[in-house]
Parts: sequence; structure tokens; C-alpha cells
Amino acid sequence: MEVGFLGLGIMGKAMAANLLRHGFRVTVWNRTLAKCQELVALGAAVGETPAAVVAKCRYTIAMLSDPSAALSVVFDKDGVLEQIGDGKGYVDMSTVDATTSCQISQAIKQKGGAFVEAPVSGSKKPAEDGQLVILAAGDKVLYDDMVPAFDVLGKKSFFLGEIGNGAKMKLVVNMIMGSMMNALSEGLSLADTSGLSPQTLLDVLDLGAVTNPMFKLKGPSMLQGNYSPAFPLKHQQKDMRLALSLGDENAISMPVAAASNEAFKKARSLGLGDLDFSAVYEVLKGAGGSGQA
Ligand SMILES: NC(=O)C1=CN([C@@H]2O[C@H](COP(=O)(O)OP(=O)(O)OC[C@H]3O[C@@H](n4cnc5c(N)ncnc54)[C@H](OP(=O)(O)O)[C@@H]3O)[C@@H](O)[C@H]2O)C=CC1
Ligand SMILES: O=CC(=O)O
Repeated sequence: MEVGFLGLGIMGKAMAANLLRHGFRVTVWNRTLAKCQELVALGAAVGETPAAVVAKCRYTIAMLSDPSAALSVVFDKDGVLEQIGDGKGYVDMSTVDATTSCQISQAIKQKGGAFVEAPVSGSKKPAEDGQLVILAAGDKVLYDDMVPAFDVLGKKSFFLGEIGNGAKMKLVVNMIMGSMMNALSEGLSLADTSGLSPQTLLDVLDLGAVTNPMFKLKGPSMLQGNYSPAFPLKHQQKDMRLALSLGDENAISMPVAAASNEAFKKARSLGLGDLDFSAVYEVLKGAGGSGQA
């Protein structure tokens, strides 16, 4: 199977490499073209523009930072729309809002192409290991065509029906994840300032009802101040913002998510946006704990 791949950031690079490892022929494009070289070394071909990739490949996957990047790659000059058409499929796996996804879907369908949104749950390591959870929606025929690729990229894929449902599901999941990260950060800070060992807190949490892979993975590195980015904080804040907007549209009160969003915004204002989202701990330590914000 030949696929195009647009966007070689933390996730896109790992996902495209995984497809190559599993025998897919992959043509890559990245806004900063130099980043394609690592994939070329693994056997990828390079397309000079998104349009060139779509012209060459029947199926093209995108993994881009946010709604504005997702729209730009489709609608701008040399974008996906210039070459999409009958018999071609476009699969956007970026985390965006439902409105962005619907806009892309309508434009692609108008040109005769097929569209699936397929954001993923799971971070850098699951992307490297092909263990993502894929939250797809849109054209069912294209979804079925993509199953061999989804089987390589993920451990499970859900087909959620009409366009927008994948985007919304992803935002709900990440809203919960961001709030949990804030709760963990506050707990570590409270333990520390009240004379308890934060490491012992992690050990206690791990044995009780709230144990989870995220606390297990992130907790120890947070205590070491290691925020090497797997999931950049600026993207988590984008997801909180988009989830809150979904809450606004549906008149759902989300005080916990709103407070968490404020902490992520504060972290961004302190220049922590490119670090891992667990760096929000630095803000919560600064708010009352022993650490420096
Ligand atoms: N990291 C993670 O753990 C996870 C991330 N996600 C989601 O996946 C998406 C990608 O995340 P991640 O790989 O971490 O992000 P990165 O910031 O590492 O990569 C972002 C990618 O988007 C490209 N890009 C940004 N702006 C534009 C633009 N205007 N036009 C064209 N390309 C652009 C970047 O190109 P360039 O190299 O030129 O900057 C890069 O390829 C995001 O939506 C994120 O929320 C989902 C699950 C997990
Ligand atoms: O979007 C981030 C993730 O870990 O999932």
C-alpha cells in the first residue's frame, strides 16, 4: 500500500517510520522540508508540497499541530485540495475541533475525494510502538480501506460515525487527561509542602484505585524536573481550549477543565509550551509549593 504522510513532528515522524517498517511505501512532506531526511534514510520518498504528495498517492495521512495548520495544508496554495479528487482519500489524524474537520471534509467531498478524521489517543512511545487508539469518523469506505494502516499505527481503532465525532471524542479524552495532570501536580505539590515525600505519594497512588499509566510514567520524571516533550504542553492547552469551546456550544459547565486550562495557559506564558505537558507541575509548585514557577 502506498500512502502519503504530511507532518513529521513528534507523532508524524514515529507514525510514518512505523508504516515504513511494516512495508508500506510512504511519500512524506513536512513544512520544514529538512525534517524529511530522517524518513528518507528509512526508505521514504519526498513530495515537495502537500499537493505533490496527494498527486502521487491514493491515500494521504496528515498529522499536524492544530486547526490552523490542518486548514492551511488543505486550503493554501500547493495544498491538498489542488490534487484531491475521485478515487483519492485524505485522512487527518491531527487533534482539531469538529468545525475544522467538517470544513475540510466538505471541501474534499466537493472535489470528489473521500475524507476520514482519525485523531489518536496515545503519545510518542505508543506512536513508535504502533499502540495508538484511533478515533475515526467520516467516510466508511475510506475507513475500511485504511484498516491495514490503522492496524499498524494502533492497537485499536473505533469508527464513530459522522464527521466531528472523532474530533469531539478526542477532545473529551484530552480534557480529562489535562485535568488529571493538574490534579496530580497539585497533589505532588501539596504532599511536598506538607512534609510528605512526593515519591511515597506516587507509590501509594500506584497501589490504589486511581493508579493509571500516565501517573506511573510521568510522576517520576516530574519529580526529577525532566519535561522532555512527548506531548507538548502547547498542544495540551490547545486541546483544553477546544474542549472548553465544545462545552460552551453545549452549555456544559466544566469548572475543573477551566481551572486546568488556566494552569496550562500560565505555563505557556512562562515559556514552557514546548516542554512536555507535565511541566504544568512547575506552575502549580510555584502557586504554593516549594518549587519555582
Ligand atoms: N505528541 C503527542 O503525544 C500527541 C499529539 N497529538 C496531536 O497530534 C498532532 C501533532 O502533534 P505532535 O507531533 O506532537 O506535534 P509537533 O509540534 O511535534 O509537530 C507539529 C507538526 O505540524 C507541522 N505544522 C505546524 N504548523 C504548520 C503549518 N502552519 N503548516 C504546515 N505544517 C505545520 C509541523 O511542521 P514543522 O516541522 O515545519 O514545524 C510539524 O510537522 C497535534 O494535533 C497533537 O495535539 C495527539 C496525540 C498524542
Ligand atoms: O494527545 C495526547 C495523548 O497523549 O493522547
